Amino acid sequence: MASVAASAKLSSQSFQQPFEFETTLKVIADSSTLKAVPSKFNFSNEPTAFTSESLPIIDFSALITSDPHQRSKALHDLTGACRDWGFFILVNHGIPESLMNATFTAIKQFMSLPDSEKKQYEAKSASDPIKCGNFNVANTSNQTFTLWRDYLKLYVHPEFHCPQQPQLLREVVLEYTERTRKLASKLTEAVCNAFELDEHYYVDEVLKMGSTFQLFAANYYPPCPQPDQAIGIPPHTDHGLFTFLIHNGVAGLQIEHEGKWFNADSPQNSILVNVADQLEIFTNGRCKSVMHRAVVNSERERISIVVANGPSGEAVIGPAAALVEKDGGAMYDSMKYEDDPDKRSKAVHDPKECR
Ligand SMILES: O=C(O)CCC(=O)C(=O)O
Ligand SMILES: [Fe+2]
Repeated sequence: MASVAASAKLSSQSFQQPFEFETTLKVIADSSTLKAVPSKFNFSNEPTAFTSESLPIIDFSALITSDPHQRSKALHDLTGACRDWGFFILVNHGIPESLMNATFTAIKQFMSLPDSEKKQYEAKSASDPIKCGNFNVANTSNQTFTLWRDYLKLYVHPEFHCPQQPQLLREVVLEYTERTRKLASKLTEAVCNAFELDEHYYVDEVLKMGSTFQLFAANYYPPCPQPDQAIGIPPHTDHGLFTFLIHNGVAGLQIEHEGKWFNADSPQNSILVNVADQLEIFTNGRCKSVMHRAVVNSERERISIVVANGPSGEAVIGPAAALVEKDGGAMYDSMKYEDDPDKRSKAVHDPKECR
């Protein structure tokens, strides 16, 4: 069993340079002669992990009900999940299963386009609003290796960007991201309520959720002939407030909990939600943005669809003033969300400094 401490750790998603787009992994992996992981993908890891009984389950309908008892229990469960696991399974969220399925269909169609078509979206810089390919990643010993993953990343709010092909893509991404944006906003309001923060002031004026920065990402992990010799995404935390993840029923997401790796399983039609860095910062450490990684398998292709919901790019994110007052100090620095993405990740103060 790999201990978390022994794995190569990359704090936050700052591992996206340099870019490359020689051949998509799909084309390499589809080759029937592929029996071993080509050396550029070599990343020695231990993909096995514990299986938890269940991640916390949060019923979205109970968070917005008018029944005060039910609502207060749901808020209590939500903050417990954000504190103890940093991950939870969201059910009764109101997003139709047919929309989720259509989104997977559109992503499969995109991933199956010829490389010549996809090459127009080859990433040239981190701020390109549409980009696809696969990454070279620096690990802790400064070696570079390529992830066992093809990706498509789109900036979808406040401006919406999407490839023209396949035709289905634009329609489903637009609807799915609009719906998840509303959910993320409601979850942020719920967190404010739970910590007795003035919801309107913090959600509208501090986080400026009306112009939330939202990113849509699709990860395609083809079967890998040697799953312990490659990795889909190495350990990292996410930027933003809440990340939403759905997958095609194939396991692969693992999360750090109490110093060990756990498989994160989630029932069909649910959404896996995790606390991201800016929510940890905003709540002065009450909610935890935890390390997670995507491992690969030799049997089945895996697709995950991820929506990262941030505050506005214009928002200056630091611990909420009311919480700093309660806690006697700020555990984190403040910074504008759109400033250098490499520095966005949580920089934790020594707790002693603020007590
Ligand atoms: O594919 C997965 O399960 C993990 C994806 C992820 O962590 C990410 O895109 O940030
Ligand atoms: Fe992630």
